[in-house]
Amino acid sequence: MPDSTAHILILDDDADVACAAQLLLRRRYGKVAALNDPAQLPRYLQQGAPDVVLLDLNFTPGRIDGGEGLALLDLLRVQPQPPFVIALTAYADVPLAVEALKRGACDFITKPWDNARLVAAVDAALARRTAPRTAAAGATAALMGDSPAIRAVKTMIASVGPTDANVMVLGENGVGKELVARAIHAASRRADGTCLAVDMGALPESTFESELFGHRKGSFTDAKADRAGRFQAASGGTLFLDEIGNMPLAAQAKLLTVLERREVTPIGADKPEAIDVRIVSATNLDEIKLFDPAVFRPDLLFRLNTIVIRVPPLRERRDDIPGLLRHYLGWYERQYQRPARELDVAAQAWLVQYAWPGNVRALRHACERAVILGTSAQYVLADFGLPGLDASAGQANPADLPPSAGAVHEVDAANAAGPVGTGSAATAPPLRIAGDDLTLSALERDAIAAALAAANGNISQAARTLGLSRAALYRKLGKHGI
Ligand SMILES: Nc1ncnc2c1ncn2[C@@H]1O[C@H](COP(=O)(O)OP(=O)(O)OP(=O)(O)O)[C@@H](O)[C@H]1O
Repeated sequence: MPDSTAHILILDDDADVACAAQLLLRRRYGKVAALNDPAQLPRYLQQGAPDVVLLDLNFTPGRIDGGEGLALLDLLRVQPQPPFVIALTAYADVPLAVEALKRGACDFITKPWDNARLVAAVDAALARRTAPRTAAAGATAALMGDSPAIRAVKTMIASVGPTDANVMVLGENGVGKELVARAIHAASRRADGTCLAVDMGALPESTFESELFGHRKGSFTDAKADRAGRFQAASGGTLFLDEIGNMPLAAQAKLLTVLERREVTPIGADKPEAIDVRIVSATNLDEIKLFDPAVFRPDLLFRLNTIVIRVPPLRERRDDIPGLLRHYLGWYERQYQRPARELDVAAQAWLVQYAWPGNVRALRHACERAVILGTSAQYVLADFGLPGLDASAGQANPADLPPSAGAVHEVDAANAAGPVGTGSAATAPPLRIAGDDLTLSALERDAIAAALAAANGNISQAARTLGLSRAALYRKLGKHGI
């Protein structure tokens, strides 16, 4: 709907793209501005608060990991009046768009866009202006599942949410720890404030204090202006300290001091500032490691784990799998405007029995792949591209599926067939497993698998070994179906 009061900002380094969007949107909305240089954004935000930002995720030519765009998204989300952000991505970069949604974007559009779709997305974002502010974090999916295990988690959230107690969320990668943290925030008295996530494993030691506690202008060479740290940005809300198990001991000591005193001193400041945040932390470390003083300081653990919530792996709550499959297949059908399709019954039986080493995140990626690549009238097993699901085991029943899909093999989707019962397995050739595949993609996949194995499945550590951000590694895991 045309809206003369709406303020839209387009952030794209490609002046032609920005100009095209500007021309289109100017016909409908009151103020439509465009910036080609992200460095101009902070100044722009000081002068006014856009309602909707169209954000290109890749600025510098040649940089395709989306790191810059995601950093800008974080900046936009901590504004006093955060805009609704629509991420702009290249068609092939859907995992990046998904990451943007996870980090708070309300929608994404792939380039080149369809004008009607772009306008519809902006209209939908503007319609949400009237919704309560907490909906701005909109992409936070509800914690789905009705298994006894997940019901127990939801009961815990409902009872600890309203207290201000620090909560530690434990569980393997991809089980939904961040969703739990956000649900705790949503159930708390701080729900109108920000829920700010910080990946503690990814903060370099050199910038740890400045990132968390802030700095004063001139306190070091790059400190061109005062900067609030994450503790201040989350004031009145919840600070979600993710991957705390990966923090170096020196950083743990600094964090402990802050939590004990409930105040932070920005670098270069002469006096401390009181903090008002609730801390929810998470780690995928198993509890034996977490209780090892050589890995984690017991006094810090004691501060953080007033309440512990354990989120079980998906293989221990298989009852949730059919609902999650339906949810994410439907979600991606809507995202990609694909027709709704049923899931083949036999394929579902396999998927329920699968070990899901990457938990719900892997299930979500598999559904996205199925929606994009599936061509049959129904979704069949091969559409999900799951490593370890070897259809040559055509005689096998679902219980024979491997307990873990740790071995990484490339499967030839063209040759892939569903399990017995799909009607095609009996005649289709088995999946091809590439043993001597020397394509770049295969080498990348092998390097990732090796780094993960060396890091015992620890994503942050593997990302560091590979020289990638965690987000970039997750995208590659999705791409390779690991
Ligand atoms: N119960 C659930 N219902 C719906 N979606 C879920 C559920 N659990 C997880 N997901 C989805 O799976 C993905 C991973 O979830 P999340 O990031 O919360 O996991 P995590 O345990 O924090 O992972 P990591 O340890 O790797 O950071 C997200 O896309 C999330 O929306």
